[in-house]
Amino acid sequence: MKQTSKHIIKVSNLSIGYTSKKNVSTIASNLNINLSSGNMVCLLGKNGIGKSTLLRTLTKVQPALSGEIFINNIKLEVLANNELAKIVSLVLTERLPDSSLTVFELVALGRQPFTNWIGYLTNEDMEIIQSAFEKTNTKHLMNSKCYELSDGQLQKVLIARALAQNTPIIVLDEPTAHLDLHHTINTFSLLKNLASEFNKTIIISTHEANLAMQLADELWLMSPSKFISGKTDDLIAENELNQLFDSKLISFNKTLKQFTITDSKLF
Ligand SMILES: Nc1ncnc2c1ncn2[C@@H]1O[C@H](COP(=O)(O)OP(=O)(O)OP(=O)(O)O)[C@@H](O)[C@H]1O
Repeated sequence: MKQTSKHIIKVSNLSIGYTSKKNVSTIASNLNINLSSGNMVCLLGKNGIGKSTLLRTLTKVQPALSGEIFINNIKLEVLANNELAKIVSLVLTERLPDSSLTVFELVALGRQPFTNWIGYLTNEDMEIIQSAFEKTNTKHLMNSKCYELSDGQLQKVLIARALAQNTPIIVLDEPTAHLDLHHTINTFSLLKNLASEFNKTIIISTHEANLAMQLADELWLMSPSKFISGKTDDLIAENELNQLFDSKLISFNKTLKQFTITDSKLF
């Protein structure tokens, strides 16, 4: 079913969660999103609030409990997986199972939705792969085995694979979970650049709330009481950041645009 809209992602009245034989466990409901392309979004919320569940639902890894999701104006339910793979790439943080794939082979796998059944790479595929290595500054790792990479290197290589997939939307679940401050900022800057320079729509779940404040065009905020999406500056102006954490411990400082400790006398 088609619905014409300028939004690359449109979500209406979505409920997310898990169903088993015995019961339905709703993790969050009444989720509404209108996202335009070329934006970097940070999805924020406490541990266990449902960020991964939402990202998995938006990428069709698991079904929605109810509500509607449109990607590029197409209802997610009717998008075949190989068509979805041409629109959305997903970057997860889990370490890869030990395999003897080289970095080049892993990144080249990003072309799978576009190659024929024997996976023959055309000149155009090779150019896209080269460009993915260049944008992520990982060309020097091309011949390494994946199991030889550090967490930070692997993270960049996984982003390179998503770039090789050349989708307008890239979804990343906690991409900087194992990285130091330098590599965290480096990864966020790369993702921001992909959005602003190359018009990619980047959706990142993260616990780097203060970095998100500085870099995200949009925020999706998950708290037990509600889900809210919108432009970072609008949400700051509307005092929406205060609901994210326990206010006895963490407050949002509007002037600094940062989360700070509420009462330093606590320590
Ligand atoms: N396969 C599953 N079946 C049932 N419940 C699940 C399943 N996976 C996750 N959950 C539950 O869904 C809730 C949300 O989990 P989710 O992983 O989406 O949170 P999160 O916000 O990504 O957390 P974190 O920041 O700790 O990674 C949790 O209560 C979790 O226990």
